[in-house]
Amino acid sequence: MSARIDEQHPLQVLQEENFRLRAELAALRDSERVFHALLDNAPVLISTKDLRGTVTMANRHFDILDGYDAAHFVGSNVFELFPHDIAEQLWRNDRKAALEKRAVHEEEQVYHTDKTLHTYMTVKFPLLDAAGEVVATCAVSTDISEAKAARIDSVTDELTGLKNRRYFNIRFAEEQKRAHRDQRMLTLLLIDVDRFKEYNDHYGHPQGDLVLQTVADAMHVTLCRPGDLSFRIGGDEFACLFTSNNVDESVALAEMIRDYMAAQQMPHEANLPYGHVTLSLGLAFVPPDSELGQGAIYELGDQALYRAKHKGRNVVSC
Ligand SMILES: Nc1nc2c(ncn2[C@@H]2O[C@H](COP(=O)(O)OP(=O)(O)OP(=O)(O)O)[C@@H](O)[C@H]2O)c(=O)[nH]1
Repeated sequence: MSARIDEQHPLQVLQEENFRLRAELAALRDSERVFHALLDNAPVLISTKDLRGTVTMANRHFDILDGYDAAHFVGSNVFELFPHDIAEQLWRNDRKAALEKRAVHEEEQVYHTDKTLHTYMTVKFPLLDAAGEVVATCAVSTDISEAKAARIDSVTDELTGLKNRRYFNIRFAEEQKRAHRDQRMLTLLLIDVDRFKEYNDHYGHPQGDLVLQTVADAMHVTLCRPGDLSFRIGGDEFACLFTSNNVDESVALAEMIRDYMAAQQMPHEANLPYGHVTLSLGLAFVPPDSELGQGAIYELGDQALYRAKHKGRNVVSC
């Protein structure tokens, strides 16, 4: 084999090397064309930045962004291109990817040409040189605004803006786990409007809707700590999940909701002896190490609510 190569004329060797390099160049150009076609047609934002935040490459999809200017985008710094709060958020994620030398997945928000704010799921990852040093970052961003809105719609009650029963079922187990982890007592509070059927019959459905919205207000006003969750789980049935330090604290919160509603003095002739709209509330307490499942805990809350109704309504029961 080596004998044959030794016999080759130097010119022939050069010619073969030339052919090989030309073929490699043609292959590189082909792959470059594919690369640019991908960049130009991908319905996602793809860009690279140097370690000072200057954009070094951006694909055509960027023309969807408000204020985008193809002539000046590449070569400008992220803080020159975007409003300060947006630039800060974008640059923070680039820095994280570069410093931690790993892909970072974050939601980011930017304005489109129609001035609407869009949410993107962005993956940012470091670009390394031959020695393994980070020299730039690359960002690939997909618009998730519609999917996010649809997801929120699917778990939101249209009338009150509270989360619905579907979300209640999703969150219940998560909240129980969280309470266990934090060694806090979880409270399930069930709320029901008193004699609501009669209210609707007497005052009409639209007025009934107003009552339901007022219940949501009462829950918002009272349970406003981060982590407090409020749901409309049926027609006139509502639920709250929250952690507290003890039973008295939970009862006090439930009483505040009851009192807020009563204080609105919404006339309800059939709801005697009160004469205005009232609520019945049932509490179930879940100690951090409770073995009870969602069904059993809900049952406890429901029984407490039943007792509240039987004690004369406008009552909080445990
Ligand atoms: N206005 C309005 N009414 C609704 C809605 N969803 C359910 N309802 C009504 O809510 C009422 C629920 O009544 P019930 O569950 O029978 O109980 P109640 O009359 O509140 O009686 P107690 O709970 O025993 O005090 C029914 O008349 C439903 O038609 C809604 O979105 N809007």
